[in-house]
Amino acid sequence: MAQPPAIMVVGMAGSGKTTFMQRLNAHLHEKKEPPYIVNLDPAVKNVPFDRHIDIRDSVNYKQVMKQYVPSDPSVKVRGLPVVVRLANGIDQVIGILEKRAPTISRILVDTPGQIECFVWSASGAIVTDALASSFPTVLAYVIDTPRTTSTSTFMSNMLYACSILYKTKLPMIIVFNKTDVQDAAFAKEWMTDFEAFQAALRQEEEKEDGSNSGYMSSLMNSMSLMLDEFYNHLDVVSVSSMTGAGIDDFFKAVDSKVEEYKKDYLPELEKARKEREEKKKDDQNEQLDRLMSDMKMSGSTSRKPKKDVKISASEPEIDTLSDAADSDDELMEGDQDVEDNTNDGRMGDDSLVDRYERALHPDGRQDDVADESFMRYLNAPR
Ligand SMILES: Nc1nc2c(ncn2[C@@H]2O[C@H](COP(=O)(O)OP(=O)(O)OP(=O)(O)O)[C@@H](O)[C@H]2O)c(=O)[nH]1
Repeated sequence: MAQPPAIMVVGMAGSGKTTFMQRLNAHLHEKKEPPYIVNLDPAVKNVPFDRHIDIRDSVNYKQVMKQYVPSDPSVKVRGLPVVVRLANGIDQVIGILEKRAPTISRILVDTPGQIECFVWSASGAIVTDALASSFPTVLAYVIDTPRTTSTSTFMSNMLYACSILYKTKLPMIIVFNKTDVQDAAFAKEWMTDFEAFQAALRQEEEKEDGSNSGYMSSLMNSMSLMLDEFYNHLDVVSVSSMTGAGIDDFFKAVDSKVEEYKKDYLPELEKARKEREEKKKDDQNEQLDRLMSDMKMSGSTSRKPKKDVKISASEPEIDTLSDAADSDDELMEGDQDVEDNTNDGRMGDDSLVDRYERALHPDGRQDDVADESFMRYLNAPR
């Protein structure tokens, strides 16, 4: 039976992610196609809809923050320890989702407001990879349209979306939200007509008191040229989470992105999984060979086990999301502190360490998940 699509809602703080989730939920309930809801935002105060899995049940946000946030005020990655906990518990989440899959139409995933922690940490990558390996996963990047009417805010939003697309390589839909307040026609035009964007830039330059320097507009000019290619990979919809306008269009866009996932992403994912399994088998055989030759060499002399090699009985077992991650000293890209997470023995075919390694070495990861549609584009000879 086909797996239900997972819609992962991302976007800057205040863009309306939670309200958008609430609208999607109401819409699907109305159609008698209730979704399965996962809240991965530990800091959200009120979740205005029933959720089936809620990270807040397992993570005491305030406590984690107290425990892990360094006193140095310059350290701004406050959401990071929570994302590490998510990564360590993601297999349980996937396990539950897989059990429920036959009875649900869609999975809706709300992500932490601190988007950079989620998208750019190794743990965030583990969460998205795990989800995308099990379900057709689509990213919905929510934009606060009324706050995007200036060329510079529009550009920074697009650059952010672009960087997320490059990082996750998952099919993405741009959702211009709050269109009850501000029509998104201007933004769609800027995305399809380069000259219209240039004209808006010029207009802003004339209006400005000089703060929008020539340097700034020339920078944005060049960036918009670069982004032109990126726009081709996106579906764009305008919605109002308040009124419900445009939600049908959004679900149509999801259907088309799911097809893209099946056509381009899934085969590559399966290929990568097979390669990993084969490599694992080779490694096991190699280890077995080594063990055999070791035994031959040692002959009849019995070896006493080294005292300090015993497996500590006090090592905490990972049973639930809440006691999952005590080794949270993470882990933006580049950190290597994964030794404590050697677990794994849970579901899935690789350990958390393997996954961290892949997440931390994007080049390796490209080999693994090479070629999905966006990758194909990236690697295509030009
Ligand atoms: N007018 C209007 N307001 C909206 C819409 N969607 C969201 N809002 C408002 O925007 C504000 C932020 O919405 P949230 O859903 O909390 O945004 P969020 O992205 O989840 O915020 P974080 O959890 O901080 O990242 C709230 O005041 C919402 O009522 C919309 O479609 N129209």
